Amino acid sequence: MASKSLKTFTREEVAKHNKQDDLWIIIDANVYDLTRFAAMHPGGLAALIDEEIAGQDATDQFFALHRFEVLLKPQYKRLTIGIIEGEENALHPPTIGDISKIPYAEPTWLSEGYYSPYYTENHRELQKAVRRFTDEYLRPDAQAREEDGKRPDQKVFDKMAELELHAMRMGPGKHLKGRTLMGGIVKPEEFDYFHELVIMQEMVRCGARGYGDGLLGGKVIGLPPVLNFGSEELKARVVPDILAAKKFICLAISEAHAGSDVMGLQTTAVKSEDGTEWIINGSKKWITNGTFADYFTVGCKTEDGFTVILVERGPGVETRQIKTSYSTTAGTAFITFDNVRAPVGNTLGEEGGGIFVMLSNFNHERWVMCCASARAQRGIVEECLKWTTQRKAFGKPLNSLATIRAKLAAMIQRAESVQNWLESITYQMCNMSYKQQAGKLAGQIAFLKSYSTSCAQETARDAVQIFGGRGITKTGMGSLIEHYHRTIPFDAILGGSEDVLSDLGVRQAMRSMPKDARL
Ligand code: HEM
Repeated sequence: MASKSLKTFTREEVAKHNKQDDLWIIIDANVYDLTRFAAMHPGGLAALIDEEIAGQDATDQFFALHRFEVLLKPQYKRLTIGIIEGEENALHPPTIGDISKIPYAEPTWLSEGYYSPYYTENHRELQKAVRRFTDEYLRPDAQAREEDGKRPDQKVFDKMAELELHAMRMGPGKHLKGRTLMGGIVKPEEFDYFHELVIMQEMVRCGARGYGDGLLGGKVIGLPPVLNFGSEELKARVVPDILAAKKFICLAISEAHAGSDVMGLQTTAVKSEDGTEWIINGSKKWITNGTFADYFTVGCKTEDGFTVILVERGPGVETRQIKTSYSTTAGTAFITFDNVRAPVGNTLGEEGGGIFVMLSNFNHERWVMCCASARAQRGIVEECLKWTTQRKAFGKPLNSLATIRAKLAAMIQRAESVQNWLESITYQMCNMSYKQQAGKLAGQIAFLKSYSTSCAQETARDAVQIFGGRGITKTGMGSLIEHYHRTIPFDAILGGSEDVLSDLGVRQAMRSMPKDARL
């Protein structure tokens, strides 16, 4: 942390500066002059002029109360005046691209000395590149956008487009053909679901749930129906601009009237008299990226059932922000369609065949959410392991309490089981056609998502208990825990709520019961 050219001091010299008008302290061998800062210290003056702090080594006390990033902020970094003679920094903040050394903070395949049958050298190379990208570009933008509530910076979208991350997030397929993926690291024909898993799990590390959805979550779920069911003409017209992040798309299915109950939807589409256009009326609610979308993949009631239609923003389309418990960065919208016209050529799949279009979309959407949920809960394990090691209560580190260790054990078990099941399903996806996946994996993926998010909710609850008041405070040591606990219900609801998905899994199993089986 401190540069070699800094002045050196002995501990005895530092100890002489122990008064309010001449106040130095030592943190991790660095010497800080807090004389002018002390009166402005957010933790109060008294904490700093305490006789155990002023002029002393306050490393343990500091890290019990502040995150590392406090010391890295320019306004505080410049309080450093030197380093203790003959000593070096023993503590190191995470740097760009780092793999965490904290046990269980990384999935096994990334942990030193462990093996995996699933990941190749190519997946590893991609992982390194996406981690650097996330640390360098996404994390700073995520923090700034969570503060101001605006959507992710267009520069971030453009950079992602340059690396073809928008295209890769749609999974393997023809849409990757001819593209240079992540600067050429992966060949389009070699890109598989483990590559996609790596991208999801790295990006979610930016630790901002609303921002994560703002990073074109709407495209991840709204574009597949166009790619899989749109006409060639429609695809040629809309897909290139969407994958270049020049235009935005969202999936507009749920309504105030019906969420998980897709058959209960009330938005209607009727044909114009000359039969060339759909006329759409109704409303949609909780639509991710809806506030800034140019295209809407809309589920509509039609004469012969349910039909999915691509609607372009234009006369009669209105979107307004819904205030949810995560940030407005996600652009969550309430949308009204008032006699909105869309060409009949914008129909996705068969007229009346919308249920099939939607159901085949769900598997991928839910699997993507499982990737994110598995990785995000692991991040909470890391926070809790660090905190319980560095935080002392009743004179001992928190992790010396058996009740705390029991909570850590449960968290770790949940994170590991979710990741391992996810990898097993991903392996099946790599070896099955899209159609086979729909038949064989709908139940498994539904179960995994419901299991993963219930694990995540328990982990969020345990983490708040471990962090105490800090787990409900937006700044400081527990900021990530507070954020996670507040936003975890999104995972448990979006893409199908836990109860609905568990039931779906059992119903799929019931359908596959052999007729001749008896106890
Ligand atoms: C370079 C030295 C220090 C800097 C730049 C600094 C800065 C800060 C900042 C920015 C906060 C607000 C924390 C947040 O909400 O993120 C804070 C809080 C606090 N600081 Fe410091 N601090 C320093 C040293 C110390 C030391 C040595 C102590 C002594 C124990 C201390 C005690 C506290 C306390 C008690 C709080 C309130 C924590 C809470 O609300 O949970 N600080 N400090």
